[in-house]
Amino acid sequence: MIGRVGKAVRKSPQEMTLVTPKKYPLGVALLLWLGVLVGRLLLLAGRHPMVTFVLVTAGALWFRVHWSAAVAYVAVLVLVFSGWRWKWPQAFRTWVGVPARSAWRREVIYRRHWQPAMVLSGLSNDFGHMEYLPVLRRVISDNACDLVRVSMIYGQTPGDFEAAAEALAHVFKAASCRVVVNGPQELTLIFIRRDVLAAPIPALDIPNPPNLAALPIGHREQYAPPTRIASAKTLVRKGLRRPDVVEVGTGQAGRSAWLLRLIGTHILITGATGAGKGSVLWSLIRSLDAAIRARMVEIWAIDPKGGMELAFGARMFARFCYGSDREQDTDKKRSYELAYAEFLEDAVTELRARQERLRGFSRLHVPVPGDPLIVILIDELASLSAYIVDRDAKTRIAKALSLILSQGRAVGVLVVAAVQDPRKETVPFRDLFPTRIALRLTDAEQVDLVLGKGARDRGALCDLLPESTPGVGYVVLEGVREPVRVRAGYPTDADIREMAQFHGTDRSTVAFDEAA
Ligand SMILES: Nc1ncnc2c1ncn2[C@@H]1O[C@H](COP(=O)(O)OP(=O)(O)OP(=O)(O)O)[C@@H](O)[C@H]1O
Repeated sequence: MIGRVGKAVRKSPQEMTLVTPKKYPLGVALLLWLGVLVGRLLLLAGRHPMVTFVLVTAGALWFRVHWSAAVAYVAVLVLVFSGWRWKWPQAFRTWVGVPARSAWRREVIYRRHWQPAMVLSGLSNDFGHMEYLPVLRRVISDNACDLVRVSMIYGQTPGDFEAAAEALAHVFKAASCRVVVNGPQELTLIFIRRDVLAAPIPALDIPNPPNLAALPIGHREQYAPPTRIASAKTLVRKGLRRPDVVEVGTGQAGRSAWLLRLIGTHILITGATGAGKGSVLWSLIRSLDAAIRARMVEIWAIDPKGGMELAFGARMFARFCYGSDREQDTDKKRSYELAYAEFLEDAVTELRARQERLRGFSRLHVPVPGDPLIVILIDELASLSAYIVDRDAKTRIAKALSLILSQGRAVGVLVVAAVQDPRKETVPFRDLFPTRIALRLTDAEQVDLVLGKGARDRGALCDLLPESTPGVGYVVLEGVREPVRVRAGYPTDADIREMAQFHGTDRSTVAFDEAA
């Protein structure tokens, strides 16, 4: 389908074959202009039958009865709608607020500026003497964003819109613009006017029982049902509304729960210093609280930053090992590193034992009380790879880690690691982590290293995330082409202490300072 012709433009005097007002006498040109105006008004009236009905009725009362009848009629309507809004705000938003706002913004913001916006952003194309524009279809406006459905013209790809997204955001005065592909030749431009993840999210409720395939970590942006946009009315009518998703069109910010799969995967959390990696780690630990108590999950934690990040919740860990990567005394540093190696080799021993046990019986370990899922939690992975000084420890750690990362998923020995610098020189095992989370990063190239090729072009602007919103990042979700923006909940030190106090102390903690 070819996009609608926006306007025939003159390319050069010789090429111009299309009608221009100059060729007509003034009277005919005026008549033509009037015809177009009336046509547009009729189209507008047809698009908004309710508004047309109210205006026509008020006009009829004014001219046929008395002006006071028209004023009374409008006053009654205002009263009825105010009452509706006061008593049933959600229904009012769905049936009146959002449709009215959508219609207004479609006509006043988008239709009015559509042609110059498309032309100047390089999204129009010439064919013959005609200029073709992408077609503006439906607009749904919420208080946080506008979803603008667009049909592309022949030869266009979503990449063209992604390249123009920043320019479009400026044209339509939005904070940012995302591109979501709906299907062949059709996409949705999401113009975000208000950041729904701007405010910190307090620690989430502890799920009990937890679903290890969908652990609540925080919130994610969700501006539309995954495949197509539909108004709240349509969703209600078709019974499509999902209770866990707040769709655009309900008048509330478009966000839903950010659920993370743990079982069957390894997770890498990347982010510059202060990006909020700790909050992702602690939100994950918090979501596992009930499973740890039920002895279905064991956390083996390594904190090479002197225990600063994880020591608060040491009671929750089956094994806890900490050391300081800033240690000046080389012998002491070596002893830490050898202990990390031993720690990981113990996990390998467990992995081997499980392989023996499960061989021929099952291809996937199912955690049960007493035969738990082992989660190896590493706060700064680079301290176990790039920053190691002891050669022997380095080789042993690399061997153990690559073995766990390549064979651990099936037998329930998983790694969850945080790292500041995601480059291969720092984390040679990066590609062995199937699940990756990118928080604020220091430069644009790092985004594709973490989330995969083209992720930044598709909207994962991790390098542009402000320092003022720690815990915000992007993830790539199964079946969703565009990276999704997320924010982790923030368990405070008090939340962590409160959670940890109910756990036992029968763990093995290697406190190197004491050992030394
Ligand atoms: N999800 C969040 N919501 C709100 N504030 C947060 C969140 N996560 C972290 N913060 C704030 O940001 C600060 C830095 O966070 P955090 O220590 O987790 O960063 P980090 O990525 O682990 O940094 P580093 O690598 O230097 O340890 C925290 O002290 C906290 O005040």
